[in-house]
Amino acid sequence: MTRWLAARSPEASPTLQLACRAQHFRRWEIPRSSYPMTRPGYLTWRAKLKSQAAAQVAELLASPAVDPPLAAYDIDRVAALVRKENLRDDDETQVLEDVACLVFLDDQFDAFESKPEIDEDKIVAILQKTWAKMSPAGHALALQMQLSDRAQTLIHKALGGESALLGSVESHTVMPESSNRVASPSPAPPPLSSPSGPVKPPLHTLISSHDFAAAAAAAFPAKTYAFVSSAATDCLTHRANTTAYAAIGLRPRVLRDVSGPVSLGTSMLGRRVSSPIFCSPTSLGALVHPDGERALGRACQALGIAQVVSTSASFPLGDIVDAIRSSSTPAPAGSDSGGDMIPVFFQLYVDKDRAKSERLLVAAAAFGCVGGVFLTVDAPVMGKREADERVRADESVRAPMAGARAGNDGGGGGLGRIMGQYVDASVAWADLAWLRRCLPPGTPLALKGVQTAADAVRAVDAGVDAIFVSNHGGRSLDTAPATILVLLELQRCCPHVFDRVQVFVDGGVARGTDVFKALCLGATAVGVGRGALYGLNYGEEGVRRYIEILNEELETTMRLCGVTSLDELHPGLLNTRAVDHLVPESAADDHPYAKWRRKPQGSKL
Ligand SMILES: Cc1cc2nc3c(=O)[nH]c(=O)nc-3n(C[C@H](O)[C@H](O)[C@H](O)COP(=O)(O)O)c2cc1C
Repeated sequence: MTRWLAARSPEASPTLQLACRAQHFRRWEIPRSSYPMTRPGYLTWRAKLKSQAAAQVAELLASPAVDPPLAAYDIDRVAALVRKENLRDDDETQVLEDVACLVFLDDQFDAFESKPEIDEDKIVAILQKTWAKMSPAGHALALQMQLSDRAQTLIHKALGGESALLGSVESHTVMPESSNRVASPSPAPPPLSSPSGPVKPPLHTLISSHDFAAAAAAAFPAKTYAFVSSAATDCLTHRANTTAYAAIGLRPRVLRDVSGPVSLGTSMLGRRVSSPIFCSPTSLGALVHPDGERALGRACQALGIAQVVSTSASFPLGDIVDAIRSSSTPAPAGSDSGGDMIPVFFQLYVDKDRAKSERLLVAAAAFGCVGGVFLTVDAPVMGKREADERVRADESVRAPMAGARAGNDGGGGGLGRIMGQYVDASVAWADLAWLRRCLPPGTPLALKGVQTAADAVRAVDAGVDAIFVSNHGGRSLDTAPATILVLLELQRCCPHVFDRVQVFVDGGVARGTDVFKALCLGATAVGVGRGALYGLNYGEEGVRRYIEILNEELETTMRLCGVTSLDELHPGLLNTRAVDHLVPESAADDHPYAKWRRKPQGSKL
């Protein structure tokens, strides 16, 4: 169960992990024979198993032997998952069901189907029911399993005529055993089908960012999904980015005539854009779609929103700019582009060979459409992303501007770690002067990855034009603060920053309400990283739909909060009490009460 859970949901929450392991808790206490061997008897037996396991597990988790104790709501959550409540509407319950079905197919199916009392019709019916309970992501994993010939035949029979259910068998295997060992890739699995494309629901059926994430989980090749979805070590910051948004409440105002149009237009570093949502820089876009950042660029252009192009993009900046320029779709009115191209921003990782970075910046300036440079400061070395390490990399993958290539070594196949080796970890505050000299005068400079009030103040004093609050989507340093909490820290400890520079933020933004909350706390614009890549799963059109959904949700949130203009947003529209205790009270570089300092080496203490 644990291995299949890691394959199905590498970032499963602790409660889901517990529920997964506890699912069949003391199952032997209620043998199947204690209920009639009929369908009603079977269903009653199964219901009894679930409720008994949930009750026993909850009792065990609440016992004083569990130290530190678990919160009551976590215990309730584990019990609800074990009871498989809300299978269709609760993503985590669905993951649990998928894992149970995958274990059945992988580990128990052959023995089960060879029992004399189980005839072929019966096993085919069981397979059909199993399949119906699984999500598209579960189907994708099942279709990539290495199954016995007999199992394959029966599955073909069970799914016969339902070709829409049969997904692609990618040229990789995602057996969880093999995913733990990079050095020995498993052979390609035998094809169960001859599909025409990956398992993907039609674009028009996706109506939320979560739908896009689920479609990506089902359709991306294992390595792509591991790379895009992964975060550092225990993924706590990655999750906190999202949960901190959820913990902040809204304080809607009513009877304010919100019938008029809502304008989302704003400006980023002096350039008009049609929405405060933009695409954060993400590397290796071609893993997701052959047109990678070029398709992203065309989508952003058509939407009138900003795209930040990564140094580690799959295409040189010139290719991306060409793709945008040759795109026929004019930028929308709200962007005030006057028919010109919306500027792209260039994200810089400083190369250990500084001359290479200098050449890149000169080339970027020569395109005449780069609206500013975002220096990434939260990844002097790459974070430890275990899901990415565990899946072998295709060594033909390249990042042309960085001159980086994928590889596999004793540590794994992590694309971030291996391809990020060109990044110069020696970059320090003093280097901002060097960077300024490399840029044409007047080019706006933003620092991406600011995570404390102390560094925000320092950045403003150093003369940057914008601060980008980011923790790399939780991919760098695990347990670093959720980004929306950093915005609160800035508001509490150095509010003057918001009057001096623009503040951008990203990390965990999945809903219009998240964007709204960040804007209320002083952000000028809000970036999406993984989300844009989940949209890119459907090419340019998918990115457009993804951003349009967020825009629509933001507009609805605004109206329901009684405002129709971004200028009307302010912190009073939020209730942050549930997280206020997590927000530092001072920008000082010390601890509020622990004043102890380590003694010099050699001292006895
Ligand atoms: C696949 C992937 C690649 C990324 N590559 C870069 C990069 O090259 N440069 C950079 O500054 N940030 C990079 N990031 C971080 C994003 O810019 C952004 O900060 C983060 O994804 C925001 O979190 P979210 O994914 O929850 O929206 C990357 C993120 C992802 C998911």
